[in-house]
Amino acid sequence: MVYISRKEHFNAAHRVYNPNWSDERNQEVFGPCANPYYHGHNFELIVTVKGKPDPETGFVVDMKQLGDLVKREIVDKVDHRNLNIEVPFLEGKIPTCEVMIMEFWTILAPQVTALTNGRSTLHSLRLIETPKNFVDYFGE
Ligand SMILES: Nc1nc2c(c(=O)[nH]1)N=C([C@H](O)[C@H](O)COP(=O)(O)OP(=O)(O)OP(=O)(O)O)CN2
Repeated sequence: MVYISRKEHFNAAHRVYNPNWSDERNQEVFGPCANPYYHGHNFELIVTVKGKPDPETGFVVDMKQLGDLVKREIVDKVDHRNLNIEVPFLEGKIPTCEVMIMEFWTILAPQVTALTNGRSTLHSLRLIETPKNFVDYFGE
């Protein structure tokens, strides 16, 4: 089994807060991330696909096609957006890295399988929010 990865990039704004809580409680739990005027990040998304290379192409998945898929399905929908307001698949959710990466998985996993005609599958996602903070998700 070979694991190959593609990295894509997007900028987005968000506010991490629970609308059911008071401002004081949000400030206590989320600190500056709950700033009512939002804040932004330069996110990086690393998509890892696993499979056996196709004997006719030597590809687990065409990285260019994988990049195009991630751009079309994720980046185009979140880049330069307000994640609390403008992204339908995050509506009503707190846009933490954990919540975002799980939504990304739901969108990407079936499409990666389709892209490779079932030869390869999505193995993991890594979402990097700041130079210090990142999350991994393996779909379970
Ligand atoms: N479990 C989570 N914790 C936090 C998340 C998150 O998505 N999941 N998000 C944030 C903030 O949105 C953002 O990441 C800022 O984090 P913070 O650690 O404060 O910023 P830095 O990485 O720049 O670290 P400094 O300590 O400020 O240098 C917070 N928590």
